[in-house]
Amino acid sequence: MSTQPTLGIIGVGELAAAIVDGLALDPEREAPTIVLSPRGAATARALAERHPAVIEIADDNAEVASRAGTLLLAVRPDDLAAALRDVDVPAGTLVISAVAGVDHGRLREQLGANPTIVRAIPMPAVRQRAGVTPIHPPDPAAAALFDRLGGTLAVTEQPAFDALAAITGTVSATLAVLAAIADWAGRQPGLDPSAADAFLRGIVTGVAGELHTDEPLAAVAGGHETRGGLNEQLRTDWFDDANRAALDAALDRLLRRIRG
Ligand SMILES: NC(=O)C1=CN([C@@H]2O[C@H](COP(=O)(O)OP(=O)(O)OC[C@H]3O[C@@H](n4cnc5c(N)ncnc54)[C@H](OP(=O)(O)O)[C@@H]3O)[C@@H](O)[C@H]2O)C=CC1
Ligand SMILES: O=C(O)[C@@H]1CCC=N1
Repeated sequence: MSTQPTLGIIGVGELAAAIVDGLALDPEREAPTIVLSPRGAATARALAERHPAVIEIADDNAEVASRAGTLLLAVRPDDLAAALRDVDVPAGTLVISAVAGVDHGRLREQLGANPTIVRAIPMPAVRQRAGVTPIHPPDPAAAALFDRLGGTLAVTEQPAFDALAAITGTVSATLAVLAAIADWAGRQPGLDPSAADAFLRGIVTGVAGELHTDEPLAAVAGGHETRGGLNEQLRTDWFDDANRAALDAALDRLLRRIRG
């Protein structure tokens, strides 16, 4: 059995599963004991079957909190109050909240004066221990957990943390642009849609490898443009000032939602 603090998880869904897999499949470090809420029953059962040496499923959320040295909250925002009803978090517990858009004030109302509270934005790449996780405020124990899962970005100021949260809301729109390009190509005469789709995926996968550089993203983009060529034409024709302003405005609205 591990000597590390027990990790308790309330909210055993997509994100929690990625974190548990990332910790339990780490070939270099022993995983902590992980106590799961019984809710999200199918996911909890699947995790317990995959990682029987480290997972235990509690009878209720109160048991999770009472046994956890570190308590991860990963429910959807609207479920937080119900999830913490009848839950007493002991002094000395580190609570890490991945609940989007719920700030420290609201968390403190739910959790009382006892625990240390750190907000975090883990993304699914933690499953491969390849996701850098923003945390706020900086905390060494929370950083130690996320360092195992790909790294930590410790953020002192809440506005900066909120802006990072807004970035996490851009993933499906970014992928939807690719889907729209593939969809357009699939409607061109004589072109097999699946061949067009595979061709596009290959291009994007190749470009993704180039992101491991200190070069500004605008320079990486520029590196793919021949002066007067096709890429420059589409960027200036479609991603013009109006489109860019619409994106900025949508990001501003996302930030306002995050800030409540
Ligand atoms: N998925 C992601 O990539 C990211 C998610 N987040 C945030 O993490 C949180 C979880 O997201 P995600 O994993 O996608 O959501 P899911 O819907 O996959 O998981 C939420 C889980 O919470 C459980 N739950 C609901 N009510 C309770 C309760 N009263 N007690 C205990 N558990 C309960 C649900 O169980 P049941 O099925 O039984 O209702 C479900 O298993 C959200 O706040 C989200 O914004 C943040 C960053 C990234
Ligand atoms: O889309 C969402 O709301 C969640 C939060 C960040 C990533 N997924």
